[in-house]
Amino acid sequence: MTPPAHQHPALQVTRLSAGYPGVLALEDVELSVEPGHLCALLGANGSGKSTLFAALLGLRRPFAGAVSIFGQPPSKARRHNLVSYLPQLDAVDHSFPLTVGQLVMMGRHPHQGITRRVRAQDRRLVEDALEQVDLQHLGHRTVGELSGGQRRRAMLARSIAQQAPLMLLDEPFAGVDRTSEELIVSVLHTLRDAGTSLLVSTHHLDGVESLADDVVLLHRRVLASGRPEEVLTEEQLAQAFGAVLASNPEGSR
Ligand SMILES: Nc1ncnc2c1ncn2[C@@H]1O[C@H](COP(=O)(O)OP(=O)(O)OP(=O)(O)O)[C@@H](O)[C@H]1O
Repeated sequence: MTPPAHQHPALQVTRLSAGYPGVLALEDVELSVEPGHLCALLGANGSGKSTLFAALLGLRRPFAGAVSIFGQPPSKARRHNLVSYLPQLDAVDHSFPLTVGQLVMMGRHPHQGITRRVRAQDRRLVEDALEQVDLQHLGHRTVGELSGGQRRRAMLARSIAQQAPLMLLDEPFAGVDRTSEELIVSVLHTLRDAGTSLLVSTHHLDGVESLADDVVLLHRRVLASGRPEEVLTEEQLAQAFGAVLASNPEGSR
């Protein structure tokens, strides 16, 4: 389904509180991602980034507040393939004997209906996605045979093949080497420049300015949001990262 152009933000989160029994992981979170923008969600470990993604996808019911994806609630947005999701590294079991090509084809499932009939277009889009992440030569390998950076790129290719207009990426740079990181940044910029909206979580500080159009600084609440140069001030980063930053001023890579 093509999103209605410019009628709604790609993502709008309003006064969202969420968490677990006895844990308020997110409190009164407000954020939006404009169509065609790449927004970085920046926060230390435990700041609530993964909980936010779960709430955005409708996988964790909020205590309060609302999520809207191109004007739709999360469950409807997922049904209409308006949103894709790259989970955190440790949320994925790579011991399953799946080839890279099969993994990326999973991105096409929302387009294939219950019969999962693979059409020529699906194969072409899987090949395109593999090429974008420079894995076109590894489609027949099993995912378990890949390096950490290659696995992350294969997962990204799955999201790309899904062709959703909003992409949620939870720590796409975790566990990747510098070469894979540069490639992933370049792929994300190409997607953004083609009109895709992206929310990308990271706890890496360096490089955020050149990665993102907008930054949201999260620490249970939104501490700051806006253009990178407005948000990435020493004072605000100290609030979000506290001790981590003081002990490693170059960031937490
Ligand atoms: N299943 C759970 N049950 C109880 N508390 C949880 C659960 N998952 C996360 N939390 C708590 O919720 C808070 C936010 O965690 P969350 O995983 O969303 O943060 P994060 O920014 O994604 O961190 P990380 O990058 O380390 O995963 C933390 O205090 C965490 O301990």
